[in-house]
Amino acid sequence: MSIEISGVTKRFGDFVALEDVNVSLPTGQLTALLGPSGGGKSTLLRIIAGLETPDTGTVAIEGVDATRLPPRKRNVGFVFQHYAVFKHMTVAKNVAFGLEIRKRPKVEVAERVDELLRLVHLSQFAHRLPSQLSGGQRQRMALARALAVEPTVLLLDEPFGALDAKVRKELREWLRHLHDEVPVTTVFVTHDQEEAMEVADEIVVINEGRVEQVGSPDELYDLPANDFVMSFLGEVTTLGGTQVRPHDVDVATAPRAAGAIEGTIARMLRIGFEVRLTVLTVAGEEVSVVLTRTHARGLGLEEGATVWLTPAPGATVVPAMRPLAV
Ligand SMILES: Nc1ncnc2c1ncn2[C@@H]1O[C@H](COP(=O)(O)OP(=O)(O)OP(=O)(O)O)[C@@H](O)[C@H]1O
Repeated sequence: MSIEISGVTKRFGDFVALEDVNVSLPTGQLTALLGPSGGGKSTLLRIIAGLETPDTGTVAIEGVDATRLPPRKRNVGFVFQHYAVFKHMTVAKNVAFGLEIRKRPKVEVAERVDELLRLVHLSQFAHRLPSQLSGGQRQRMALARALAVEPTVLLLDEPFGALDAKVRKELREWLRHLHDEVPVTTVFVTHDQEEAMEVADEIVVINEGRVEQVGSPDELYDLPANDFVMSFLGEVTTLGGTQVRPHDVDVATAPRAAGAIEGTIARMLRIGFEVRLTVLTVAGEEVSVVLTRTHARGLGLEEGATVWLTPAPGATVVPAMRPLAV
């Protein structure tokens, strides 16, 4: 295990930002810390970096107790949302900075900078100033700079947070490829579940200072530990007092299945290849259902029609507002 966080608690005055956090982050893996704003993700990342000290608990990096080590002795690379660049230095100089202050030989620095700029697809911009780059290019430069000194651990705090949706999506794919090429143990803070699902090998869901669940994107989506994780990782609806994903609700036009819940289609929206229904049940629940256009057409669905709903076989069903025993 590369990073072992054991029993970490952090308070700011009376406020408990992290409470008894225990997580193991394996070497070479890309882990996302995912959760709502204020949940404690950045605090945990800053504790790993050594920028904050936990009140209790320990942090070990590659078997070494790093709890009291200053940041510069931890060999971590760090990239923030708004990355501080040296504005008067070229892209190449920015990337070279960490190596130059470590007094590495000039030839070695030049070779390493070339290699890194190639890796982040910025070779042709080596002699530009950071102000002449786009936001996405600047964050790629920031990553090259963080990687230059060959960190044991790379820590990224919402590195693409300030960029527009399209650039964010491109950078996500790019980060995944970069990680496959240079498999440095990477911890990535995000509040965007799609970003975490797309990029991470493993996701740590953090809410109100506690770890709700740790698992692969598939595990969290298919086997959420509780209703919080389920609703944070995808759309949910309530059916008969339980939570289920809208595409996991089976619709029938006759009461065939035992326990099927009767309702009326109050609204029917066609969006691309999907049809989205709002069904008002006889018990007064509003259930969202998503099905394909072909399926909806096959059933002959229309607004005002009576339907019977059941969770699809194999659907993830979680009791609303109660943790699921796993
Ligand atoms: N230095 C500090 N002093 C006081 N409170 C702090 C400090 N740093 C963080 N907090 C509080 O701790 C809580 C967790 O903050 P943190 O930045 O870790 O959350 P986060 O999950 O990263 O949220 P976001 O996605 O908004 O960055 C917040 O309520 C925040 O206000």
